[in-house]
Amino acid sequence: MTEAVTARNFHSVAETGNQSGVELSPADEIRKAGRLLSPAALEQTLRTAGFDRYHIHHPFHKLMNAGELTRAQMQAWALNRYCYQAAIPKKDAIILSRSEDPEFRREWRKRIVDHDGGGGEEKDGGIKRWLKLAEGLGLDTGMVMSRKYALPATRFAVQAYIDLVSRSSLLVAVASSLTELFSPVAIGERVPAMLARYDYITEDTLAYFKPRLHQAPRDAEHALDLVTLWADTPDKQADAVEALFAKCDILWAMLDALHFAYVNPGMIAPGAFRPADAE
Ligand SMILES: O=C(O)c1cc(C(=O)O)c2c(n1)C(=O)C(=O)c1cc(C(=O)O)[nH]c1-2
Repeated sequence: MTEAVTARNFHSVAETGNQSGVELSPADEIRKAGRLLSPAALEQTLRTAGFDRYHIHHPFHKLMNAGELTRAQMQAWALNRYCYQAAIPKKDAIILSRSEDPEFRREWRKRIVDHDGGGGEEKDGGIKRWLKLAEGLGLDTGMVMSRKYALPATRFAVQAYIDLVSRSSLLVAVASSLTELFSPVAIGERVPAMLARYDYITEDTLAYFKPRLHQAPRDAEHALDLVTLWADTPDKQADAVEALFAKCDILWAMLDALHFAYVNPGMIAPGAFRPADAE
């Protein structure tokens, strides 16, 4: 049993004598130590080190929550994020297809229903509700659904998520969904901030987020139980932490792309959404 590895306690260059000039990540620390963390310590590492890298800290989200984005910038966010939303049930179907366990599949398929709709409470599903959000921001839904006007980096990041769950172990595929541990925090900040700071945004426009507040904790708890059970060697534990980091990178890269294109320096890739297109 070892204590959780956090961004605050992993060894610095000076302490380790590492000549490369970079700190070891918590995943490298686990691999290097070669000692199995307890399930509780692994969970703590995932929660702490994952949250440190979560997109909640990205300047684009900070601007959004501060009420400092223009309507056009909000539109760009919704349009690009649609690509991620639309890919989620596809990546979950890939994960389903990789499991031999009916019990796992029964639990995991709820995620597909949440996004595609069709299940009792969630008749419409998250994708439709995301389109409602885009429409509420003044976008044409056909344009959003075409995905043609998303930034190149958005498409690459979304494809990276699909590739990750297709090519990795099932453990890594499941661990990559663990950013959902933190999404209720992001949503809990975002929704009241948007309602308070953007007068054209209504509760109806933000209907997407409400069911996520109970769906995400249900999904994250299931995934966390599996990851802590399946990661029964130090290498597998490190793989799980790296999977979560890779997913944080995907979310971060999408916001980097938005920031570069629509905030600073404002270089919009050829063919991508231009605010004037929406006027
Ligand atoms: O609003 C957010 O910040 C946010 C973040 C994430 C996430 O952390 O991946 C998801 C969602 N929302 C979300 O709505 C969602 O359905 C979702 C599914 C997944 C996933 O990886 O399976 N992440 C997220």
